[in-house]
Amino acid sequence: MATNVTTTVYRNFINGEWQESESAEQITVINPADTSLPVGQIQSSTTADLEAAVEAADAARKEWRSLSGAARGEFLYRAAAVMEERTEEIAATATKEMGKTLPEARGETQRGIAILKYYAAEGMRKTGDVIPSTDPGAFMYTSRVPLGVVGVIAPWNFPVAIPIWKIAPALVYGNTIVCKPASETAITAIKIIECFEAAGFPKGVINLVTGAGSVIGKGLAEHPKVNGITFTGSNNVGKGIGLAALERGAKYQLEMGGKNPVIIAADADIEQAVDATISGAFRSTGQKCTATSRVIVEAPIYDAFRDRLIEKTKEITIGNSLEKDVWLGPIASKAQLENCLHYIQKGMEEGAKLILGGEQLTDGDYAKGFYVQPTIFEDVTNDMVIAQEEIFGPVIALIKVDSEEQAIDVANDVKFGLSASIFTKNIGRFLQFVEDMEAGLVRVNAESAGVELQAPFGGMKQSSSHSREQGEAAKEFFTSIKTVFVKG
Ligand SMILES: NC(=O)c1ccc[n+]([C@@H]2O[C@H](COP(=O)([O-])OP(=O)(O)OC[C@H]3O[C@@H](n4cnc5c(N)ncnc54)[C@H](O)[C@@H]3O)[C@@H](O)[C@H]2O)c1
Ligand SMILES: O=CCCC(=O)C(=O)O
Repeated sequence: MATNVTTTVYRNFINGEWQESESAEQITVINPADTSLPVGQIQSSTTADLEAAVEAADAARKEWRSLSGAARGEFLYRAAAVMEERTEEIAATATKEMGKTLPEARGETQRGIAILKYYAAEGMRKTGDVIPSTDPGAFMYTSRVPLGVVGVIAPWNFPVAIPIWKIAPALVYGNTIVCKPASETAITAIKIIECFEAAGFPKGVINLVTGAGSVIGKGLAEHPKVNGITFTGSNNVGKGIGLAALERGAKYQLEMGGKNPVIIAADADIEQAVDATISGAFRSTGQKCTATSRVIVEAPIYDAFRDRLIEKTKEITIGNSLEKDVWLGPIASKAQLENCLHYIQKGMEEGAKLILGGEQLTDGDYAKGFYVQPTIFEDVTNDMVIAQEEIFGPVIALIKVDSEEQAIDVANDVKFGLSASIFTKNIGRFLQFVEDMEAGLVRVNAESAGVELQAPFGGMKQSSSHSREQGEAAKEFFTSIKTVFVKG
């Protein structure tokens, strides 16, 4: 670990003020590209800090919900304007904290700004319908009301887009929030909250508390004054949050893991399919929930596709994500690196054939961080662990199939259902794929990753608690519908 390196100490944001934890303890946020250069220190908060944040959010509820949606939206427009001025700083912070390349981080920051503007405009949309009563003397309509205090628990892999795609709709629909970011990317979250602070949100409407998920995240899930929990992260953690919320009748939203397939049909455009597979599997070092991890290839095209995939994967440049020509950055943490290496070892043990990569990089500057080669296995059967479990790293499992029917059966034969794609020129084939594929996001002649902010996003099966985020769909989680009947 670094010694004699002075780093900034960042604080919690509670009731409109930046505050140190009552624990007086901090967590060091490391840079996975170079662990000798820590990014900063964040608060190792306690349940007392969380209690103060929830009380502040609860106290701010009445005033915030009394504003019109349009008025609340104006605060989001102002936050977007501040974020625009700080794009480069926020993007560089995200890259330093979790290792995605600077262009990816910049694009994600711009996406976060666009999400803020989208939900600012949502404040002007209708919030109900007039429904004719069977009683001619009565007036019946629906209205939407905020949940109250919403707990936001976010992962580290999209440190800008995911917190914002939760916080923005929560706020515009009239909720107050307590955000618990992943510790790995908490400084990026803090800089985003600074933009909200600069926008002039009333004190208590937005609160941020950093610290251990098992303390702060768990505390949010269990807190009696937290009316809704929106969580994105792993299945193991998500299930615990869902059970805790269910136990006390709180509303919860869980978006979790994936094991996303791409089907390469015999008539696919090989160059297009190879480029999209590399992007879908290895961009962000394979750390997207929508990342491609299973590549299901029909026999007639298999050898040509595999050989081209290997050839183009070898061209990938690996290094420090802040450097201009780097395509693949480090894995986000030591734990994630060890997890990835474990699955590579498992793949070899269970009989898959390693045809590219598979090694941690430790020479020269690589020794300063958590670097692994992009890795490709073939001779994978779908019952193997590397075909069933989420690895969340740059690892592809190639699966050869003999028919269209076998391809979709293999694609669906996992507990997850987040995203999936197919490469074919046959209209009937892709329409059948869209119909049969058990995934919340299905894409044709495009990589499995690629979420657009204006469309609903979420998983099927064990990838989700089956609500949807983003677009107009977010309204369903962050509000409750009231049906109103009025008699003269
Ligand atoms: N479906 C999606 O939209 C989506 C998007 C991004 C990431 N993910 C998934 O997230 C995972 C990677 O993210 P991660 O490593 O941050 O996940 P994680 O589950 O380890 O952590 C997610 C968040 O939960 C907190 N947490 C940890 N333990 C907790 C507990 N006991 N109670 C409450 N909160 C707790 C963490 O501090 C973090 O803020 C992958 O499985 C990925 O597929 C899913
Ligand atoms: O990590 C999950 C989010 C995926 C995403 O935003 C994308 O694929 O663009």
